[in-house]
Amino acid sequence: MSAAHLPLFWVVIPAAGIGSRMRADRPKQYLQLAGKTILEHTLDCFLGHPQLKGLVVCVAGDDAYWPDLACSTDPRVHRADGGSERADSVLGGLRELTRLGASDGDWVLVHDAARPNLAVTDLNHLLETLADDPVGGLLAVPARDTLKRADADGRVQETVDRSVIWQAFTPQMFRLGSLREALADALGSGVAVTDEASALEWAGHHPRLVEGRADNLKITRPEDLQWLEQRWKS
Ligand SMILES: Nc1ccn([C@@H]2O[C@H](COP(=O)(O)OP(=O)(O)OP(=O)(O)O)[C@@H](O)[C@H]2O)c(=O)n1
Ligand SMILES: C[C@](O)(CO)[C@H](O)COP(=O)(O)O
Repeated sequence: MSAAHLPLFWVVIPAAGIGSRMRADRPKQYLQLAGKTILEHTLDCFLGHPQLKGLVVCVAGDDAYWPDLACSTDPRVHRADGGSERADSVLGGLRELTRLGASDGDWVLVHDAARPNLAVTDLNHLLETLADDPVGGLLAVPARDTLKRADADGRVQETVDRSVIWQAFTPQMFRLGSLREALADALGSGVAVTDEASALEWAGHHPRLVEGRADNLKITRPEDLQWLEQRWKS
């Protein structure tokens, strides 16, 4: 099915983390998966989309790996300096989009470099669902397991009602101006922002949850990469 009916969009890829939980010899976004780096797989999903306007990759100032990737010379791909936290990196990427001439009313999708298994069907479902949404939203997965709230000692305090609990994934899709300002305001107020939606929530909005595939996982620990390697081999 053609994608021409879907909205045009920009992308920001936070890729400036060190991957400490991965315990690898390099930042996890540069680990190999099926012959390419995790970051290259992540970018491929967007670089192959006809509605992409441009893409900013936020990398650490001392990142020596990025210039070696072929995609770093793609004219649609731009580099921005990452920051100390993921949210700082994202804000730097949003400000770079504005510098590049993106309009405040343009859609921007923020997607973790560490999520290389995003399905194009999920990307298109997100774009179609939110094309006319007044706020924006995110790919997410309803909780599947029984969930417990614990105390500091790891003792169960209660079983949470999982019918209203979702896991937030990425891409997260918002208008450039509202996301950039909400993120800047939240960070300026010392609010802990672990995803883009929480900045919009802090600003009083209610982003839409768009159900996606559970295998759009974030490569966080060694077993995550092992699982995906096996999955892609089969
Ligand atoms: N200062 C930071 C921290 C993280 N990220 C990016 O945000 C995404 C999700 O973060 P996470 O999975 O936590 O990556 P790391 O911070 O690298 O992992 P860790 O917490 O294990 O160090 C990753 O693509 C990571 O590169 C970023 O751009 N800037
Ligand atoms: C943005 C995110 O992937 C949504 O689940 C998550 O918040 C990133 O958290 P991290 O600790 O920076 O990996």
